Amino acid sequence: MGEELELMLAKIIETSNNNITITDEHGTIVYSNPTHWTMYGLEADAYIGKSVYELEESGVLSPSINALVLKEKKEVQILQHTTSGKVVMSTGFPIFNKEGRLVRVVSYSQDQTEIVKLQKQYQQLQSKMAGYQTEVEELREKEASHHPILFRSSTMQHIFTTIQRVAKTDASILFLGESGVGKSTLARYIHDQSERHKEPFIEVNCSTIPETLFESEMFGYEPGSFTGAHKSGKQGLIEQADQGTLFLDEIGELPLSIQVKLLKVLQEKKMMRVGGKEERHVNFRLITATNQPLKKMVDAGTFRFDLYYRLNVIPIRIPPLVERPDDIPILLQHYLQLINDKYNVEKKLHATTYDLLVHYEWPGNVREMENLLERLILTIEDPVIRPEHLPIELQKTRKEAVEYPTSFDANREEKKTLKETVEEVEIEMIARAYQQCKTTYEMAEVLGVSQPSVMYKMKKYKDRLRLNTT
Ligand SMILES: Nc1ncnc2c1ncn2[C@@H]1O[C@H](COP(=O)(O)OP(=O)(O)OP(=O)(O)O)[C@@H](O)[C@H]1O
Repeated sequence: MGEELELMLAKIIETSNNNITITDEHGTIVYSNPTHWTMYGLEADAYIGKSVYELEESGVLSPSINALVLKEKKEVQILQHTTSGKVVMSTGFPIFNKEGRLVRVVSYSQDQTEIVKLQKQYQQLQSKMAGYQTEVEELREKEASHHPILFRSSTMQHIFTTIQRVAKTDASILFLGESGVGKSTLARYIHDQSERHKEPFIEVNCSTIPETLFESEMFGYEPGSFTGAHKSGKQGLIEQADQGTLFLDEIGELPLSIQVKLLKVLQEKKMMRVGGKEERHVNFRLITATNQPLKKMVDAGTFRFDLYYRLNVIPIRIPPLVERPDDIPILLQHYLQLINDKYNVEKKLHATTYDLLVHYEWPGNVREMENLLERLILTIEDPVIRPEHLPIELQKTRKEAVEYPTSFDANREEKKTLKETVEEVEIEMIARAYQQCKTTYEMAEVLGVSQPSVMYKMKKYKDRLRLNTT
């Protein structure tokens, strides 16, 4: 039986996927399967009869798991980094005889290099996933807001990141920027993302309130406080915004007399209605916006400097569209679709019209774009909006648009043949038409060519057309 057992053990050790080493109480190897010693960077050899202490001393094993078990007299597990760059997990345990004397140490080692590598890759994937997760959440938040906030430019991405960071705080925000750039939309977005989103969002356009009515509108009034006042009195806009957000648009139009009162409310978080005797506590987050140079108004004495510094905690300038042309295509597509849906029509932009719109400076920014598209969709009978349908100021950009399409680099052009240039223009126009059309027939209409011609060109350029088919 003893011999049989030994043969069995020898077979098990030999065929095992692990490197198994058995030593006696002196550290001399009595059994081993040297095939696996390659993981230590050693040629397969007979190690039986060698001392683990000697192997340790010569640097073959550093440290030797069996030597460690002999020292500790208990199970030991270690991770070894071998000279050949492998990572080996070794486990060793002692075997005691009936008298409790340690007689053998058995150890088995497994090459973990691949597992460690996979683990690292897994961790990298996980951190990538976390990044994507954040991106998805950002997109969801963007969509969940009242109006989607669309952009492609890095400038707006930067602003959007800042807005998301400050939305959850109570800090006052001052939006600066031309009319129609999206200040009100972003103010509303901040409210929707804040802890106050279930409370009111009160938007006040300071330029539309006559100076004489400002105080009663903002602070409300008690019954019978002035002629023409409502009998039961009235809650002012500040009180309405209690617990929520007060958004004062066109803050530069706030009369000086109201500026003083607003500053007091901001400092004391208390206010009094017109004709009232008791102060009321108010708690609101303030967001303001202006297209006026507020700092210059402070210097000129038409805006209080102390109020300016209160409002200017986080100033955010929204650049006009002319400074972020990368945002124009996505906004055009969005509003074209939105207005088409609103009027249940399917108007398309002729490729040149699209070019002209992309090159236009949009002095009235996104609002102007929205209004123009709505007007065009409602007033043009043709299914395709052609360049001649555009207002004259837009047609002025026509020459440049045709001569210098967006993707062209004037310097590069010189080195190109006419054929190459024509092909580039064709590719660009086909790609744009593809984006806004559902069928090749519609594309033909937009491009002003026949449908077979569209099919032919799409086939011809199929490798160079980067069509977004998702
Ligand atoms: N990034 C954007 N994505 C989608 N729509 C936008 C974007 N920016 C602005 N808009 C739209 O443009 C229109 C004008 O925006 P908004 O009223 O927010 O501009 P504003 O800067 O507050 O203008 P004003 O100073 O005249 O009040 C709105 O219909 C708004 O939804």
